[in-house]
Amino acid sequence: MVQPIIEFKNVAKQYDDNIVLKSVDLEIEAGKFYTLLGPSGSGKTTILRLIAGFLEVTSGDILFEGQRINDLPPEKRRVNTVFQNYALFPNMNVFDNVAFGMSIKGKKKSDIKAKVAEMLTLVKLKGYEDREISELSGGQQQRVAIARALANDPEVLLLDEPLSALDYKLRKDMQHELREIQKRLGITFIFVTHDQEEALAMSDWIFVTNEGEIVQNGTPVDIYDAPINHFVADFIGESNILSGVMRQDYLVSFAGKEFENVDGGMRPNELVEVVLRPEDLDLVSVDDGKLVVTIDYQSFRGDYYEITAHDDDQNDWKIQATNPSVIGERRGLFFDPEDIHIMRLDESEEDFDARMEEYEDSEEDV
Ligand SMILES: Nc1ncnc2c1ncn2[C@@H]1O[C@H](COP(=O)(O)OP(=O)(O)OP(=O)(O)O)[C@@H](O)[C@H]1O
Repeated sequence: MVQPIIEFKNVAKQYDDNIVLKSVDLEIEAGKFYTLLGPSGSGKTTILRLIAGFLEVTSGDILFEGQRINDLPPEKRRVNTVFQNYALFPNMNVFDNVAFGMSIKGKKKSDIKAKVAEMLTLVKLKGYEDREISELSGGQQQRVAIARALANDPEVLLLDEPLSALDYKLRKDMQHELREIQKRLGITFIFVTHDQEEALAMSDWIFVTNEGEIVQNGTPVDIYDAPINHFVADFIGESNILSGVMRQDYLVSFAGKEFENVDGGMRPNELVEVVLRPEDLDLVSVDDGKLVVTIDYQSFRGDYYEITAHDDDQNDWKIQATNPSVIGERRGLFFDPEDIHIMRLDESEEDFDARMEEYEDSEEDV
């Protein structure tokens, strides 16, 4: 196993009695693009600031290449941060902003000049050396902030919601460019966002945070296709989440019917939640459907119609369809067994046993 560049071992952070991180374990491998993804207040920035050394842990250890760095000051850590508000020096021009870290370290003028030129080329701002910060657009300021952070040759670049101030188009372009820069330099990026689309598009690996914990981590495809619980299924992408019961392995009941599925390993009679993504659903004739739904609403989304419908069990469904529908019409709903994703509920053994006993009694009564 490769030695992680950064490790958290049971890291907790608390302000008075406010616990903002609960015993977080994580491993970051060198040379990859990681994203911390979660809602506001879930602890993403706290994790980043702990890595940077701007905050101290309440308990647990942070390791860098296997060495404990809990007490190492920020300037001695081989990491740099790009902040959400860029934090550029407004009274200095572009060159001096990018050169700042190297100047205070007393590097040779010729080396500084060469490095600034290299970094400005990397972020596509060659020729902007003499510009004042106030003369730059938001997107250009963002590039200067990235160049400044990279000029110090960090092994890990921390990016705290760096694209949140940019408009949609620019944001998309910058997502692509950041990914390219990371690949070209081959260093580790840890990117914070609450935008799931951005996380899916950019990352090699995602840590999903909620209420001070990492609730799931994996590749974007893992997390999208196999969310671990209701929170992740709901937060990442659009989902239909229904209550279900396992009848046996590979047979699940929801919306008043039984369906074959491919997620094994569940106990018979285990209560579960079932996830079906809108793009995995098709509207067909009533006879060909696995369920029958009534169309309630539709909105045109450019490349598809988002359709809302309900089944005869009164479950609401979101469906992505290529063709428009007629409101009030009854249609068949079709999906493949492999697109049904089953999630365990956190039911304790005791609760499960009690429910099973009740169930068996009721079976005997029949
Ligand atoms: N100095 C502080 N004192 C007390 N509580 C704090 C302090 N800093 C942060 N918190 C709390 O810690 C929790 C986690 O904050 P954090 O900034 O890590 O969340 P986040 O996921 O990055 O959210 P956002 O996307 O809004 O930046 C929040 O509830 C916040 O109020």
